[in-house]
Amino acid sequence: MALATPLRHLLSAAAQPAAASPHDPAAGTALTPRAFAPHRGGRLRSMASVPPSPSAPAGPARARVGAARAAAAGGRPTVLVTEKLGAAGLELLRSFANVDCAYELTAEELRAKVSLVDALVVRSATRVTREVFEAARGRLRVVGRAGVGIDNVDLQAATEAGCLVVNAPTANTVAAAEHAIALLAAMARNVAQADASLKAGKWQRSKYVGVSLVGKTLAIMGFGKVGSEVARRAKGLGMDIIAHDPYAPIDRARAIGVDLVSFEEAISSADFISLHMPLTPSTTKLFNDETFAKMTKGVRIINVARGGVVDEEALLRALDNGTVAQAALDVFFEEPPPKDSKLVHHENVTVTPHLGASTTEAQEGVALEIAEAVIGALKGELAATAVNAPMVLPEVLSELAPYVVLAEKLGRLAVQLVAGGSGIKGVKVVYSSARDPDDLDTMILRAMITKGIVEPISSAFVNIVNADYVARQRGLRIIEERILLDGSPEIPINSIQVQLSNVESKFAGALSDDGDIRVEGKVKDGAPHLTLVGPFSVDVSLEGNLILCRQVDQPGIIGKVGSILGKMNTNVNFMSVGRIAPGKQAIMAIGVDEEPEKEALKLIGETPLVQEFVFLKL
Ligand SMILES: NC(=O)C1=CN([C@@H]2O[C@H](COP(=O)(O)OP(=O)(O)OC[C@H]3O[C@@H](n4cnc5c(N)ncnc54)[C@H](O)[C@@H]3O)[C@@H](O)[C@H]2O)C=CC1
Ligand SMILES: O=C(O)C(=O)COP(=O)(O)O
Repeated sequence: MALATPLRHLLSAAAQPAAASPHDPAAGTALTPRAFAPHRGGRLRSMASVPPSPSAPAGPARARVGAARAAAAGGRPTVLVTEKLGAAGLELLRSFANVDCAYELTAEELRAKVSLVDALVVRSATRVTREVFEAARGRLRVVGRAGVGIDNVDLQAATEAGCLVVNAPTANTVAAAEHAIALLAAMARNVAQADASLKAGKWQRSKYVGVSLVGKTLAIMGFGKVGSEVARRAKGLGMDIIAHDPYAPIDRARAIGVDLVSFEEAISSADFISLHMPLTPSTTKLFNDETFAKMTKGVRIINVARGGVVDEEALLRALDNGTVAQAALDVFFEEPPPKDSKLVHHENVTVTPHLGASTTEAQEGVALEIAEAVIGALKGELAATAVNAPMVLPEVLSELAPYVVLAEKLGRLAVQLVAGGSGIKGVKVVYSSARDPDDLDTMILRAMITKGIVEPISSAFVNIVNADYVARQRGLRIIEERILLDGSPEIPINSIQVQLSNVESKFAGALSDDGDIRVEGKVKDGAPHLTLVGPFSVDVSLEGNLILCRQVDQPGIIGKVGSILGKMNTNVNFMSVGRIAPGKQAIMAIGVDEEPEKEALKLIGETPLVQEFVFLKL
């Protein structure tokens, strides 16, 4: 989806908590149910954008990252493609970026190249490890996996590096399902073995008597996209289908006429077992001595998922002792498997070299799907297929866009009010809104506040992919609260307040009665405004930079400060005074386009009756 420029720009700076791979619900911690949500109505998109924050502060690491990203943003980006990709996809990539196709790179060669590129496109053979992300030195913004399985990409390292990972989850589904059916039939009828025998000059009709499929029970382990397509096809062959998938919706199974059963029931009652789950920590070697022992004697197994879900030595033992009559394997723990692999050479095993996705049609589709996703991500658009960023509906995002800017600015302001040395741990964000809390997803706002707080005080690059991770690393605890207002729910948010607790402030005027640093803002006419500092109400547009002065409310003081700035050639774009009561404490919030000369700030500080002042960069 092409976004209007301003929104794209916001997205560039956006920060959002990372989600774990949707492929491992059991892995738990960071996973959001939204990551699994099927695309309903309007397409669910994940928030993902990567270009540089316009307000990134300086620092050695940041300078390096910023320079690399800025260099990339200035000209055409560079995309490294390390495995063969369909021609149309390559062409699309070339229309947008410089494309370097370099196949069969060693790990060392990949590390050397990756710091020179903005995006990397791989299939299953390239291992995108933590070392690869480290070697990228902040330039790599997106990894595109031209296929489904992302077990070859270190998602945690990608997230930590703020690098978006996108995949192409749909274009090879049918190809993989067809390959599973091809292996199922070939195995049952000994096609590969008989073919080899005939070509070796033999005519062994009685040796290669097969088994029929009709009426047999097929257990599908992993009832996702491929699993359900296999089920549909196997039904057409007259097989009874059961499936095991702890996370699959019952309705989807019912619609295809498949019973979802427990793992034990599936493996103990099937004649054929076809594996279609992802490789994750919880599925690694799920099929092992113990589970083979529970299977019906003479079961036949097909694996078009990942070699790692099977303990290959245990499978070999099960084949040798007859528990497993036959296996058909497209995938292996190590690819390619060792030349002398006993499994590959076993007479009851049919093998193919990871060909599940390898049809002309699937490869063209996958290449186009990934090229579109990578280009979109490089442009800072939303990515529908991000695997390490959460999903946000585009319409939700466009509605919240001005609040996204406000949230980051409030975070930046609040952190700059903290006196040096005091560590921020507790952040409270209070949203006032007339909208039902269930209709207001503040995840992106929370992430932007994190970005605003973290970036000015660190060399971390924070974006939507790594904001949550960065906050956790720093022990930053962000609590969100809602104040439900009466009024029109049309406006999503009335105000956002950011409170930093247990810190000292360099500007006492920003402290609330509870001793927290407190700033609040609103969106007015689409622009972010600061509306509260500590106990003082102000109204200043949040653009450029800001000077806050605290004084005793008195005639003439505004003119004095204004004339100092005027004399020093500093353009004042906005000014607002907030006071508790006439003649009492007041603060002046002055918006200035550029950073005033040191001398001007010194003179403001020396102005009689100015009790304190602070200069803040927005
Ligand atoms: N051999 C090849 O060339 C290809 C292999 N694949 C592999 O096939 C597998 C499935 O791909 P898709 O169907 O597209 O993915 P998918 O994400 O649509 O489906 C995977 C399903 O596995 C389920 N699952 C997760 N943990 C499970 C567990 N412990 N037990 C049972 N089910 C579990 C998930 O809930 C999900 O429904 C992946 O491993 C993928 O990498 C996919 C395409 C081509
Ligand atoms: O999409 C998948 O998960 C696959 O296994 C396909 O792998 P490939 O892109 O053919 O190396």
